[in-house]
Amino acid sequence: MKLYSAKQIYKADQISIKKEEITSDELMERAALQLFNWIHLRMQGAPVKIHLFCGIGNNGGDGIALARHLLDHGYNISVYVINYSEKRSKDFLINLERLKTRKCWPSFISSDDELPEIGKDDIIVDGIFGIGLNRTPDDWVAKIIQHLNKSEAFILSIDIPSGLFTDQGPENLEAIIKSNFVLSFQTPKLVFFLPQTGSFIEQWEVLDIGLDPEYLMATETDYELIGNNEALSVYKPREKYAHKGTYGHTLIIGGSYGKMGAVCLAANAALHAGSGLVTAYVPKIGYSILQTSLPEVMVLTDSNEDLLENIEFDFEPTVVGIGVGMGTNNKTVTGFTEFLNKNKKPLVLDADALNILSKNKSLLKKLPENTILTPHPKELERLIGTWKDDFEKLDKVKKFTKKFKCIVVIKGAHTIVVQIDKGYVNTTGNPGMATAGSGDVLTGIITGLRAQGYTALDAAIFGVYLHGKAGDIAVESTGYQSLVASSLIESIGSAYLDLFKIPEHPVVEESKGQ
Ligand SMILES: NC(=O)C1=CN([C@@H]2O[C@H](COP(=O)(O)OP(=O)(O)OC[C@H]3O[C@@H](n4cnc5c(N)ncnc54)[C@H](O)[C@@H]3O)[C@@H](O)[C@H]2O)[C@@H](O)CC1
Ligand SMILES: Nc1ncnc2c1ncn2[C@@H]1O[C@H](COP(=O)(O)OP(=O)(O)O)[C@@H](O)[C@H]1O
Ligand SMILES: [K+]
Repeated sequence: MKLYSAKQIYKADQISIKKEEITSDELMERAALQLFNWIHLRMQGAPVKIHLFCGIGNNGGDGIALARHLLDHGYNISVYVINYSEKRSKDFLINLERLKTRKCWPSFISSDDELPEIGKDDIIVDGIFGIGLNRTPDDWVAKIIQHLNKSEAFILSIDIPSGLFTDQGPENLEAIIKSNFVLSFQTPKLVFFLPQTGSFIEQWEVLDIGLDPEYLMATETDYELIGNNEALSVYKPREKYAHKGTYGHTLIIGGSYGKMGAVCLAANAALHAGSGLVTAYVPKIGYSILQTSLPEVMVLTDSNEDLLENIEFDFEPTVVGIGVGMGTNNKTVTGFTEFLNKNKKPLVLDADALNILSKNKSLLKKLPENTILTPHPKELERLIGTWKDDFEKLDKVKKFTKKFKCIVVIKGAHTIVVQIDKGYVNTTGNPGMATAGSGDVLTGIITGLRAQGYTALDAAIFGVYLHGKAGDIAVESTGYQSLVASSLIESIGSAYLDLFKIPEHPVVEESKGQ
């Protein structure tokens, strides 16, 4: 699913109005009706107090139009206009007039006015700012936003939580609505999935207001949301006459004294992802550990007992996943450098391989094209330096992938796979996965997919999706706290099967509640 920018949404808006020969007010009415139907279906006329806070632009217009429908159906509403500008939009004014003809007079709130009392069992509709926000709200508006956030009432935001920019990082975190639910028109917004801003949204759902499908289809976006449909579209089915050689030979290189578990996890995950053969290359100390715990995995050992020093092997793997549990001892740095000098195979780099690269940036030039790097936030910072906000981080990563012709998997709650100008935002996974070794499992899955002939980009995107889905399935039986990396591996099979599940309800684009 594409994630459109504000500019693209405005364009879709104009094209739809022109093509369908409708007015912008009719489009707003469509949006308001969708909002109303969503609420009415759930509330069934319940007399709960609904406070509608509206701005003076089209987001406010949506709120005012929604207020009319709620009023017509007997809901218990209060309407407030946050009067932050004299430049009221045309459709806001049209809808304000319509509301007034029903003898409903909103309270206009300006800078020094007292704020209304809100009960914690009330509902707030947030229509203060939409995608038109172009500067941080004034302090007095930020105070209103804080007042709403503190009320403990359920906050339903129209399109986007007010105060959140659509395509740039936040400036004042105190001036953003914390939404319990966002009804977002046509497309969720990228900021719903970024670590700095995602926490302002508990749940979201898309309302289809029928913007021109032709324009939406033809428009390329900088970011895409990866759900079941996208994952299924890259999935490679197995062939009847296939043999284990068809599905590649994964080599996992890593481990050091006390950190052999990381290699076990990655190698086992590569097997469960479907790699035909898996070999682990470890220090001598790891030999019995691996042979005992993973009978399906072949083991090669380094000349060094406790760490990797001379990475040498005499077979041709399809792909190499390197770095897990490897450590950054000087001898390992030398061994790793020599390995990179010789290596021609596709690579997946994680953990200490990334840490070594960060300290020896000249090695980056030695990576084969389309190497996949899987940093967690700290590893990423070591690689690209600090960032002021998530947008700067994404820009820096894009530049990095362009410069070194690689793919970066920015791990997090919503992992984003970045290649040159494009980012793929994952939708699976849960906080139970914030546990030791879950990154090692991801490395194994991605490497195992690459072995089976997935392109580097598909392996990264699909691997991240499967990993998160395995976590979502595992957590159903373990709970968040008890989810451990091994249970992710056990659920990879179910994650594959889940790709083909027919949804019980017609598919609506929405976040999953937790
Ligand atoms: N195509 C669509 O998706 C549709 C969008 N609609 C609604 O229209 C919204 C966008 O409306 P607008 O473009 O009118 O913008 P907003 O309603 O988001 O903001 C209103 C205006 O306030 C001004 N402004 C921005 N930041 C400010 C600040 N910090 N302090 C004071 N003033 C500020 C801007 O001039 C802006 O146009 C969407 O979010 C959505 O709710 C709907 O009406 C239906 C159609
Ligand atoms: N809150 C979360 N929601 C979803 N996925 C998460 C969350 N926290 C961590 N993960 C996932 O778990 C993995 C953790 O990787 P990493 O930090 O490298 O762990 P480790 O080094 O212990 O193996 C990543 O794939 C990340 O996306
Ligand atoms: K809003």
